[in-house]
Amino acid sequence: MTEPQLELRALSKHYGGVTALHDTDLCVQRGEFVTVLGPSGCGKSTLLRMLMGISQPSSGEIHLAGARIDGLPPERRDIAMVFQSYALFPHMNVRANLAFGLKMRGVPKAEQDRRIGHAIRISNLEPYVNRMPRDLSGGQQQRVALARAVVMQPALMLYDEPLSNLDAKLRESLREDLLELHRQTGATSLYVTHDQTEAMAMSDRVVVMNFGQVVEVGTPEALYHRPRRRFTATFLGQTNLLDVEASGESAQLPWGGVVQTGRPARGRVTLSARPEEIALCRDPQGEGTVQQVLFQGPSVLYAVQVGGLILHVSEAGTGQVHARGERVRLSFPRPPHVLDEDTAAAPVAETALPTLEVSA
Ligand SMILES: Nc1ncnc2c1ncn2[C@@H]1O[C@H](COP(=O)(O)OP(=O)(O)OP(=O)(O)O)[C@@H](O)[C@H]1O
Repeated sequence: MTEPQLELRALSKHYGGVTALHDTDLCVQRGEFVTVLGPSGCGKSTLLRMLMGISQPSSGEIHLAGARIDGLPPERRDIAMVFQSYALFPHMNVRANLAFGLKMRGVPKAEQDRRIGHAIRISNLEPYVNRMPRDLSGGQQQRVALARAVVMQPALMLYDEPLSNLDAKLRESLREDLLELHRQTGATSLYVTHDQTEAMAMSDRVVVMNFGQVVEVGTPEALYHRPRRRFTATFLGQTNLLDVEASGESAQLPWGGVVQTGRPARGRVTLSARPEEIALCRDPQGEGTVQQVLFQGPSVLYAVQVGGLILHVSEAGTGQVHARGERVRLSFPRPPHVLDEDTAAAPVAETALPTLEVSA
């Protein structure tokens, strides 16, 4: 394993009695795109501020490109940041915005021109080089902000929710632009967001955080299909959690019946079944009743009451098949995933979990 480009060692930040970040270890490899994902207040901004150097850690170390940097002032850290609010210099045109940091660093003029020319090309900003920020749309301003960070060729790119001020359509297209930019520059990137779709779509790895602690780290696919923690299962995408009694490779369902589990387990465990991993079949004798039908375009989401529970079941590409009030039988074509046993009782911010409103 090569030396990581960024390494956090037991990094903590306390504000009086509040622990904003607790004993955090993290390695980001050179060229990797890592997203820090968590709900409001989980410590994302605290982490970014310490990386930038505008806030000091209470304890722990930050290493970048082989050197310890937590004692250095912001201007001596080889880090560029892209902000949610773009933060362009309003009195400078696009080219001057891109040139500013390079001039401050004393980069020779010919090298400045080369880097700016390249950034403008790969960011598709040619038509706007002489425009002032106020004469650009939000999406264009954010592209300038990205290009301004890219020209610095920093050891680390930080992104603080850079797409959250844009409307949904633009967010998607800029997400692709940003990834293309990353592909072309290979910059080591730490991207902070509370948007799980963004985290899953963009990242090599996702760091899931809650209450100032790293809950779990993994590839989007691993975290989605094989989360270890209850919090990850619910924060990254939607899921149905079932507290069951397991024995070997099967478990007793709360409403009766038995289900195969993804791996052997014993005693009280929590199963996670994604809405698309449950199937419905019309059956007057079925254990479930369709309570709500939510058309979602490519799929239909059904809220099904079974016993005292509401489960969410998604069927893709079929249009609406089941009607409100219909009796259905539930099955699990793919064995539900068993969360780590120690996590059934783990402290998680239940209030912070995304819930789907269902009216009975
Ligand atoms: N200067 C401060 N003094 C006291 N507490 C603070 C201070 N700054 C942050 N906190 C607390 O630290 C915790 C983490 O805050 P932080 O701003 O890092 O969260 P966040 O994940 O960035 O949230 P958001 O997404 O809403 O910006 C919160 O409980 C917050 O109230």
